Amino acid sequence: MNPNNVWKKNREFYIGVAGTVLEGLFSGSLFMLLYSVMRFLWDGQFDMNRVLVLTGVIAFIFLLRILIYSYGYTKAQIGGAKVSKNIRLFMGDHLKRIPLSRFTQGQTGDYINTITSDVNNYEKILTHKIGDIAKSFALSLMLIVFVMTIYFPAGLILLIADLLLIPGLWLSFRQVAKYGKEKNDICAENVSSIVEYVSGIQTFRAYGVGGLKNKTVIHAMQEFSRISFVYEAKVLPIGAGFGILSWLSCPVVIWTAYGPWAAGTLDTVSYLLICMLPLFCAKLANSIFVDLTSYKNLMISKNKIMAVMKEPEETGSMEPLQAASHEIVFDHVNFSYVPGEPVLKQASFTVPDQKLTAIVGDSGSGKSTILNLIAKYYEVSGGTISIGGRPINHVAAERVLDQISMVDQDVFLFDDTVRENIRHARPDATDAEIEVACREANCDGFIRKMERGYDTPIGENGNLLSGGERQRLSIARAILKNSPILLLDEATASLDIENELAVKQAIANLLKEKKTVVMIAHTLSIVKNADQILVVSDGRITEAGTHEELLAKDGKYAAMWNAEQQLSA
Ligand SMILES: Nc1ncnc2c1ncn2[C@@H]1O[C@H](COP(=O)(O)OP(=O)(O)OP(=O)(O)O)[C@@H](O)[C@H]1O
Repeated sequence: MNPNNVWKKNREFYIGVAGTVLEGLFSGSLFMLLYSVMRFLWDGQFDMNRVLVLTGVIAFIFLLRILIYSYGYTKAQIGGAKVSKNIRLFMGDHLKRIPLSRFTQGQTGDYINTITSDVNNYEKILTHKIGDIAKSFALSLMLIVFVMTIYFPAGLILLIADLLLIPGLWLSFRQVAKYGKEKNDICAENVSSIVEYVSGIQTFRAYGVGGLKNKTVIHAMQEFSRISFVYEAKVLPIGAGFGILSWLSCPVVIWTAYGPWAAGTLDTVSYLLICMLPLFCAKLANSIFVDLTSYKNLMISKNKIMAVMKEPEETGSMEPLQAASHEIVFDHVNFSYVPGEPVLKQASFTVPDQKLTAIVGDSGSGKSTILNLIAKYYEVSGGTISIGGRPINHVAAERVLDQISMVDQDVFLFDDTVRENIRHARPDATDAEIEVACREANCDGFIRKMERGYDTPIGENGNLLSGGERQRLSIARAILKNSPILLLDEATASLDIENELAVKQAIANLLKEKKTVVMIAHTLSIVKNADQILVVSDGRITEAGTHEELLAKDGKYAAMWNAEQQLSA
């Protein structure tokens, strides 16, 4: 979808605005009615017939206003909701293509805030603000012209009072641009800290830092209330100043029109009315001031949405990655998450097609980073990664991931049934295929023991399951996907013996099929039979070979092996 089309206002929106304006003009016409009543009264021509006609007209206008208002309001809501739906759909699609590195640079809160609160704000502009502003402007203009037809100088004073909106809004817009933007940024930080707090609630509680003791959340909240106060404190005096000046139009009109009334050139009824109308006009001008200031503030949200929409997407061909083999080659690959802090340094190695390559090394040496780069979660900073001889920097991440199944330590599960969670790996899989994959992954047993078997909901991020069960579901997904490349972060260390055995058996079943496997091993006994073992040390591949070759080398791998043997002895 073209981003420009996303903002396109629809028919419902225009009907909504037209309805609001029309309803406003009908409410203004009551002043004209009042004027003629006063005139009839003054001239002694007010009788029962006129009372009946008048009440009939008032009732009719009232009914018309209600009908127009309800119709316009409903249309505006529908129109606004349609636009915000399009924006959200576009953003959802766009976020899918934004490089993952952006999500790790503290942007998550910003994205959540933009897709929820900023889009809501923009919807508010469409459903309320534009209509209200147009209505107030149209009504003001109508009343000013009406007053001008009665006594021109009085209308001119009201017009000048309205023109004071220009400097008033200029001043308030400057403050909104400065503090409104800061307020919106702090709001995004607030969202980040709240998301972190809610997702980590278990850990926070375990360490007694929940509730009031969570400094990050408290700080974010305090910052938000501070900026909200500053924002109001900066904008309010300008609004108050404008309010005083616009209300001054009332005595000025009364004084100005007094002369002609005293001289008899302005009749009493007209004088009375033009003494009353400035009150209403000043109220309208103040509404315009408040609404336009809040419109400007809400437009910050539109700018934020546009900024996210403009964020560059991952490049690369969407053509399927058709490779004869699935040999993976790292050729002098450099990579850093944070500029200036290299994680992989000139890493070069080959993962042979349909063979098992294990990666071992110290914690933080860059093992998971290698898997992340093969899956194209991140772009390399230098060098090339190729699959089957094809450099993946020219291939879209989605197409690379088509070739890959990943089983890692952080299993993400959706708040859905067991069956649908597994089906994510291959949406067109039949129920029977899902069950076969689960049997292979050693999870059929525990699934069938659940209350509704495969149709049991597993809660948000699968929190109704144990760590080992989650791991096995993720292995079932990999088996179901049956892709030619398998990336595996072996993580059985935190599991109890029973779960560890079940997961190891599931992994063994997963490895039965001939695939190109890259496996991070935290215990060396599991990699003994690998076709190749890579030792990573401080972002470099320092050793490569089979178990026997590396033992013969008597280097880091041999030292790690000996240490593990002593521990298990
Ligand atoms: N998203 C990230 N942003 C910034 N730095 C990161 C990120 N992920 C990892 N790092 C850093 O990159 C380095 C390598 O991390 P990586 O996860 O690849 O190590 P590892 O060898 O897999 O460690 P472990 O065995 O403990 O899982 C570490 O210093 C880590 O702090």
